[in-house]
This record gives sequence, C-alpha cells and structure tokens, in this order.
Amino acid sequence: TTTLGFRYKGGVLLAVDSRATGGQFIGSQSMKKIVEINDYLLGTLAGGAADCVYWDRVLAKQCRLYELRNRERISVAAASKLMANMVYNYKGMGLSMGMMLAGFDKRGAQLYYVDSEGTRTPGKVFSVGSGSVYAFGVLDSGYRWDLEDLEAQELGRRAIYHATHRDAYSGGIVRVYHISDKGWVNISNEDCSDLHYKYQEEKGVKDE
Ligand SMILES: CC1=C(C(=O)N[C@H](C)C(=O)N[C@@H](Cc2c[nH]c3ccccc23)C(=O)N[C@@H](CC2CCCCC2)C(=O)[C@H](C)CO)Cc2ccccc21
Repeated sequence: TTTLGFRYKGGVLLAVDSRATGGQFIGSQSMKKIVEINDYLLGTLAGGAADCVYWDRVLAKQCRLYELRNRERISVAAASKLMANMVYNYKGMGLSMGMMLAGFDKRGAQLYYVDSEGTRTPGKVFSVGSGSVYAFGVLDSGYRWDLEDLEAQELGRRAIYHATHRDAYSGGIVRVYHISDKGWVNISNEDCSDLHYKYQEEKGVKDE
C-alpha cells in the first residue's frame, strides 16, 4: 500500500493506491483506502486490511453518535483521539493499522497520523505504507505550501504513481481526494497503467 496526505494553501490533498495483497498474491486491485467518514472528514488506510476496515467502521459509528449527541460535527483532533484511544487498548496484541485522518473543521484544514502502536500526531505531510519511501521521493521534492489546487492534485497523483511503479505491494487505481472548507471532493480515480503511458508519452519515450 501507498497512501499520502498533505496540507497546503488550498486545504488537504489525499492520494492512495487500491491494491490488497496476501503474501505475494494480489487480493484485490480495487480496494477503497480512502474512507468517507462524513462530508468533511476522510480517513486513509494501510496495514492489516481487516483491522483497517473494522476499526474504520467503529470510528465512523462513534463520529455519527457524536454528531447526534452534540448537534455538531466532530473535530479532526477529536476523531483522531477516539481512534488512537480505541486501538491503544489492543497495543501489543497484533493489530496493524497506519491511518491518516484528514478534514476541515473550526481550526481549518487538519491532518493527523494515527497508528496501532499508539502514535497520534498532527502534521503537514505524511506518507504511510510499503510504498511510502517511493512516494516521499516525489512528494518531498515537489511539496510547497503555495501549490495551486491542480498542482497539488498532480503532485499527489505522481507520487502514488511512482510508488505503484516500484513497489510490488502497491498498484491498481490512483485515487485523489481534495478537502476544502466546502468538504471533500473525489478528484480522480485513474488506473496506474493508464498513468504510466500518459507519463511516458509526456517524456517522449515510446513503449517502455
Ligand atoms: C482482498 C481483501 C483482503 C486482503 O487481501 N487481506 C489481506 C490478508 C491483508 O490484510 N492484506 C494487507 C497486507 C497484509 C497481509 N497480512 C498482513 C498482516 C499485517 C499487516 C498487513 C498485512 C493489505 O493488503 N494491506 C494494504 C492496506 C489495506 C488494503 C485493503 C483495504 C484496507 C487497507 C496495504 O497496506 C498494502 C497493500 C501493503 O500491505 C481483506 C479484505 C477485506 C474486505 C474485502 C476484501 C479484502
């Protein structure tokens, strides 16, 4: 898996791949690794698939209960704290989950990293998963706070593409989401092989 997220002038940009693996076998090429918790809150998933899918659903339920009890949406900080505290109860028991919580709330655009080891930290740029080393290579060289929206989307897309090209455990569809004060938008879902030929074309390189 390769997932990434970064905060910038235009809000939060998330990009992920869609491959699930079981050892050397590919379990799926079309998984949803960006999960829609509400109209202003997204999560990204990496690690044990069952752990990620299960705990995401528990978090989504808790966020909905919060809204019903408090008549307002939960903050990203609070949602990430809920998740961190829930999985901390199972620390050392074998959970494997590395996720990001991204959204827009009273504090503006927010991005947190939370994992099953007990880490919960806010930040500007994260990449999580087996392909994150490749994604960081592209991301860190192209990231600026003042990116325009289209530049930010293309940076996220290219960083995930490069990870799917080099990491055997990443692949499938490159999904890109943008979160602003108007909520989240799914920008694109492109097959990484289509992106491969598009980028080769741009480089003027034939059928590699
Ligand atoms: C195909 C499939 C599943 C599957 O392939 N499960 C395997 C066993 C799994 O958990 N794969 C992990 C890798 C892995 C195997 N055993 C582990 C033990 C510990 C930690 C990781 C693993 C995976 O693809 N992980 C993805 C993220 C997942 C993909 C599916 C959606 C939720 C996030 C990645 O992190 C990369 C592919 C690198 O592992 C689980 C599932 C649930 C619902 C619907 C379909 C599936």
